[in-house]
Amino acid sequence: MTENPEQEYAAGESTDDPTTDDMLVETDVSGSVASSGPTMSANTVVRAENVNVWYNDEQALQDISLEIPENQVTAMIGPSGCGKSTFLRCINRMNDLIDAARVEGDLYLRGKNVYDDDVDPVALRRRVGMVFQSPNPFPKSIYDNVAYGLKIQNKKGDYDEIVEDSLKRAALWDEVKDRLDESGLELSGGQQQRLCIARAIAPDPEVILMDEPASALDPVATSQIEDLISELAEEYTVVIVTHNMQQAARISNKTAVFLTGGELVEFDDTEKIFENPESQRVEDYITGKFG
Ligand SMILES: Nc1ncnc2c1ncn2[C@@H]1O[C@H](COP(=O)(O)OP(=O)(O)OP(=O)(O)O)[C@@H](O)[C@H]1O
Repeated sequence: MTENPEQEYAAGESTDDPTTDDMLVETDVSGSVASSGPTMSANTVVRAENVNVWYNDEQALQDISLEIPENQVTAMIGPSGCGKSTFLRCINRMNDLIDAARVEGDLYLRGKNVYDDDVDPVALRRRVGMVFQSPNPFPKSIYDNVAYGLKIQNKKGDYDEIVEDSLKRAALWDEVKDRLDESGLELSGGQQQRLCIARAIAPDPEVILMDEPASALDPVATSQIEDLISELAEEYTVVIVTHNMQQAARISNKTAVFLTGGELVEFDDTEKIFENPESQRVEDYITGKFG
């Protein structure tokens, strides 16, 4: 594992050779080779097919198959250690940064298998942004936190405009517009997390992965993040891991229930999962009988 994969990832940096980024961004993962993948529903952005993951000899995910729809919030719930974060990290190949991890199976982003040899994980992560559990702004100004990913990608464009737009989309602009030069570390926890969301959306990804993005926040900041997630889904496909079942019920359209052993037990509309699940094990889990 790298020294700090979260920071490394968030910056869009990687030990991988970045020189091939454009190839993937502009061709493969953008979907122009969609015909090479399986047939997917028109609104499917991510499709997992028989995904298995091991950490050394321990299997963390078993044969996961599911389709994540566009412009919706898809929640991953389940007890601790059931593989939710591992699945999230399959989507942007962040498990590549964990030496012990081995992924088998197919995972398509708009019809392109992200595990194909010609896919550059660095470029993939620009299409699939990520927000982590603990807010992790860089020790830089608010402006530079948002612009950092653009700078290291040598992305063209009006940075002032992109920074402002990203902060607006992250519902933070009004609170920081007069202090863009101040350190991101001086913000409150909830503001820091919204700054991280602004940083994730500045490169204009298609998918945003969120790994328990509100679990370190107080109830007011949590509620702001939840409102924001629902708004983001109008433009982005959001996949969120949460321990908080009420949160999944409040903000997601689809819910995947993982249970111990890395098994995906049920995946359906959120309402169905919470009101009338097919599986007794899912019902037991959501009614608090275990987990
Ligand atoms: N870097 C790692 N090295 C070895 N094993 C790992 C690693 N990361 C996760 N695991 C193991 O894989 C399994 C799934 O972990 P994962 O973090 O994906 O579960 P989770 O459902 O997200 O858990 P939590 O809700 O507690 O965050 C667990 O048994 C965990 O111990």
